[in-house]
Amino acid sequence: MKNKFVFSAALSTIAPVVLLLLVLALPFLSVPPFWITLLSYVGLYSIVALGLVMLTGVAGLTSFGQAAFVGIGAYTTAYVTTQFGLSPWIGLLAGLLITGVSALLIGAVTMRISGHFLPLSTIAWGLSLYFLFGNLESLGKYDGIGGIPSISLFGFEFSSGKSMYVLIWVVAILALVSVKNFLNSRTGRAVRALKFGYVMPEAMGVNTVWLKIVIFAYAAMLAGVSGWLYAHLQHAVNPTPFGLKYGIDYLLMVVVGGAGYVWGALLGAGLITLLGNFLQEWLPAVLGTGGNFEAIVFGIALVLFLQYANEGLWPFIQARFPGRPSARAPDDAPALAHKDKPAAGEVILDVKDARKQFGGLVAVNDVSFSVKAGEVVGLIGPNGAGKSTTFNLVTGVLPITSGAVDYRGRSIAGLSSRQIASRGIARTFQHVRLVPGMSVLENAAMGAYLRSDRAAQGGALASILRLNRKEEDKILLEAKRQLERVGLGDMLYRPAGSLALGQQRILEIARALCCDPALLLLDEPAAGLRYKEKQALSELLRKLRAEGMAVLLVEHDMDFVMQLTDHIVVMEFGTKIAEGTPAQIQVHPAVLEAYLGGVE
Ligand SMILES: Nc1ncnc2c1ncn2[C@@H]1O[C@H](COP(=O)(O)OP(=O)(O)OP(=O)(O)O)[C@@H](O)[C@H]1O
Repeated sequence: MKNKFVFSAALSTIAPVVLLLLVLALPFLSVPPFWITLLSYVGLYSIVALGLVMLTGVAGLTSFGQAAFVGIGAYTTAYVTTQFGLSPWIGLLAGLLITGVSALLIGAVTMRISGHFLPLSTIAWGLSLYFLFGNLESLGKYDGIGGIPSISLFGFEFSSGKSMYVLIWVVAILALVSVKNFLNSRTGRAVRALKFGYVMPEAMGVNTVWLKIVIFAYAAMLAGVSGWLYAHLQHAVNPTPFGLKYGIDYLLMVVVGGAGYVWGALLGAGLITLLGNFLQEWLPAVLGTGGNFEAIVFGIALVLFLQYANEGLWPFIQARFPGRPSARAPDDAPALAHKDKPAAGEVILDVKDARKQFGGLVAVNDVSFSVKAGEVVGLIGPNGAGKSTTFNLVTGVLPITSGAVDYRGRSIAGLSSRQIASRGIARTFQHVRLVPGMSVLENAAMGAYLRSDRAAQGGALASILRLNRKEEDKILLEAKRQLERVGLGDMLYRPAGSLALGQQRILEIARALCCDPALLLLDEPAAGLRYKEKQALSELLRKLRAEGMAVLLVEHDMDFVMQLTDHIVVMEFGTKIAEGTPAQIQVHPAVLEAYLGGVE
C-alpha cells in the first residue's frame, strides 16, 4: 500500500516536470512551425480550461462566459501597450486587476443564483461583453486593435512563434500546478464539496457564497492570463475569439477531456483544437463551404459525451495509473489547537420554548429540553412530529420563529450554521453527505475546516503556492486520529463512496469529531444500518459519552434509542408530549398513545 502511494505521489509530481521537459525540447526538434502554432493554441486554451475544470467540473458551476474574461485580459494589454506605450507586464497586471475585480462583482451577483439561472447569466455576460468590445470606438470596434508589441523579459524578446510557444506552455504548466495545489488544500476540499450541496460545507464552517466568488475570480484570472498571452502572440485582437461560441468551445474541451480532472483540461484542449483544425480542412472539402458544419460536429460530440461518457476521457487514461494520488496523513505533526471542554454534567444545550412556524403550520410548538455534557439524549416521535425541524433550529439550518436556544450559556438562536459550527456544535446528516470521490481521510479533514490557523494558511493564495503544508499536515493528522478513534483507521485512502452505508455514517461522525465539538448532533445515525453496524455505532457513542461528549440524536430505531440514551424527549405534532429516562418513556401513556394509537 505504502509503495503504491509513494509511486502515485511521485507520478503526480513528476508528470508536470516531464510535460515541461517535452515542451522545452520540442522547438529544438525539427517540428514544423504549423505544429508549434497549433500547440501554442492548445496551451492558451488549456489555461482557460483549467479554470473551468475547477469551476464547472469540480464545483459544479457552469459558465459560458470564460471567453469574455479572455477578452478582458487581451483587450486590456492591447490597449495599455498600444495607447500608452506601457510594458506588456503592466498590461498583465492591469488585465488581472480588471478581470479579477469584474469577476468579483459579477460573481457577487451570479454566484447567489442557483440552477439554470447561473449558466444563463454567464451567457448574458459573455454576449454583452462581446458586443461591448465590438462597439467601443476606443477598442477599434469590430476591427479591434493591432500593432501589439512582443513581451520581453530581461532583454529577451518573445517575438518568435517558438519563444511564445515556450512561454505559453510554461504558464500553462504553472496554472496546472496551481490548480492542483489549490484543490488539494483545506479550501480546495471545500470547493470539491460544493457540487454536492451547500448544507454540509456550511455546517463545517465554509462560507460557500464567498468560496464560489473566489473560484469564479480565480478561473476568470486564468482566462485573463490566457488572453494576455494571446494578444502578444497574435499582435492583434478583435472581438471574435471572445464571443459566446468560444465560451461554448471551452466548455466542450472540459467535458471531452474530463470536467472533474485537471489533466482533463489539457487533454480536452488538445483534442478539440486538433479536431477543430482537422474539421476545418476536411469538412469543406467533403460537404462544401455552405454551412457551419464544424459547429454541428462539435454539438453532436457534446451530446454524445454527455450521454455516454459524461466524466470525459481522462478517467479512462487515469485507470491505467496505479492508484489515484491524494492527500496523505503525515506520521507526525503538531496537534491542532482545541477548545476547553465542559465538565461532565454541565448543561451544554438549553432549548427554551423553541417555536417554528411554516406559514400556518406549527412544526415545533414551544418545545423545551436540555442536554448535558457526558449525556446522550434521544429526540423521538412519529413521522412529521417535528424532530428534524427542531434539529435544524439547533444547527442554524432554519431560523427560529420564537424562543431561545443557548449553547454553554450563550444564545445561538439566529446564528448561521457556520457560526454555530465555530462555537463547537458538530452534526451528521440523515442522508449521508460525503464527497464520494474524495478519500475517507480528506472527507474527515473537512470537519477541521475551522480549526486551522487561517493566518498561517493564508487562504487560497497560500494553497496555490503550497505555503500551507504545515497546516495541512496538522489537519490531515487530526483527521487520521479521529478516523482511528472511530475504527476507520485502515480505510484512510479509500474513496468515501466505496464504503458501506454503516461505515459512511461512522465517517460522518469522524468528520464531526474533527470539528472539536462539545456537542454532537446526529440525525438518524442508525437508519439503514445492519445489526452489527448498529452495535458498533452504539459502542462508539458510549465511548464518546464516557469521554464527556454531549450527544443529541434524532432516531426512529427504538431498540437503539432505548439501549443507548440517558434521556429521551418525545414529540408529536410539533409538541413535546413526554420526557424522561428510557424506562419511564417505555411506559408513558402519552407515548404509547402516540406510537400505538392507545392502549387498553
Ligand atoms: N421547509 C418546510 N416547509 C413547510 N413545512 C415543513 C418544512 N419542513 C418540515 N415541514 C413540516 O413540518 C412538520 C414537521 O416535519 P419534520 O420533518 O420536522 O418531522 P420529523 O419528526 O423529523 O419527521 P420524520 O421522522 O418523518 O423525518 C411536518 O408536517 C412537515 O411537513
